[in-house]
Amino acid sequence: MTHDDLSLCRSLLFLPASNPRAIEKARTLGADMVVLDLEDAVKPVDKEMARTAAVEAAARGFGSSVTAIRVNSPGAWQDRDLEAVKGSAAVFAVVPRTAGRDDVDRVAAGTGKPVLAMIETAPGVLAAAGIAPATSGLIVGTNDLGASLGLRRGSSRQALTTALQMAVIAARAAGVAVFDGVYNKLDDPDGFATECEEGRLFGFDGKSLIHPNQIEAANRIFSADSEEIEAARRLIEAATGGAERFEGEMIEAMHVAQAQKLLAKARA
Ligand SMILES: CC(C)(COP(=O)(O)OP(=O)(O)OC[C@H]1O[C@@H](n2cnc3c(N)ncnc32)[C@H](O)[C@@H]1OP(=O)(O)O)[C@@H](O)C(=O)NCCC(=O)NCCSC(=O)C[C@H](O)C(=O)O
Ligand SMILES: [Mg+2]
Repeated sequence: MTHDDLSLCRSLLFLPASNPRAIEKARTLGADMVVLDLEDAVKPVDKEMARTAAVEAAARGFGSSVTAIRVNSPGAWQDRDLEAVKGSAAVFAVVPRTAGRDDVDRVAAGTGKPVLAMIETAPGVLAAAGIAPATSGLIVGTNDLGASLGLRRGSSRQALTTALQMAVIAARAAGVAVFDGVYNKLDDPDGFATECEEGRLFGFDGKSLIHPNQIEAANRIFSADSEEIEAARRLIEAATGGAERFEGEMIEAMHVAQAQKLLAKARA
């Protein structure tokens, strides 16, 4: 998966690069992307070991899942992360707590990899329009974002609506992919599915995940279903140009373009 087809990525499974069992398991799970985390999921005492493990894991690969490595924020850990990612087989570098374009440029220059930038602070949300063009995509970090906005842990997503929309708008304006944040409740499949549906309605291409039991639903919900595919086919066949009636609704050229895009994505 390259910069160009990143919008096909429906599931980004994060795992601590310090956890060998999770690394092994991720090889069998069918997430579209595996993000080996060197940042918040890794204890300070494990940072060096995690970096080495991430490089080794990327070298072995994750089958059909694309490999990304999330580096630490600027500082001594990040300096060593950049060097390691540069020599690794990871396809993407992920930048945490991106506050501005400089954060992306530093990681891109230090790793030589295309970058996914995490929007997870108030300054990051406000700078997203300037950050997105330097990236292959944006990932919203809803845990850090909630903390940055002063929300209580467990607050409803309603309080994040504007930030989520600003990330989607910034990514679309730059023509790059955009991914929703994680769902922390590990044993709540219904709540997780509802949040995936909401993310899709908001315009996200896919969702960040933290557990194997979230992959199937994310892959399903962020794919077009057979009903949508059939409706898109009918719309394209019926459209003759300009404003016209289609199955009780007005359609115009942009609806044809949307339907074509949906079919192209479904084919891919
Ligand atoms: C959250 C967890 C610590 C829960 O761990 P645990 O209770 O041990 O899980 P299970 O016992 O249910 O695990 C069952 C098996 O599945 C494997 N497993 C678990 N999680 C993963 C995973 N993410 N990838 C691959 N495999 C996984 C276990 O190893 C078990 O395997 P086995 O023993 O062989 O059967 C844990 O799920 C976890 O660490 N999740 C990822 C945490 C993480 O990466 N966090 C950083 C990103 S989240 C974030 O904060 C985004 C952003 O920055 C923000 O601010 O929002
Ligand atoms: Mg975070």
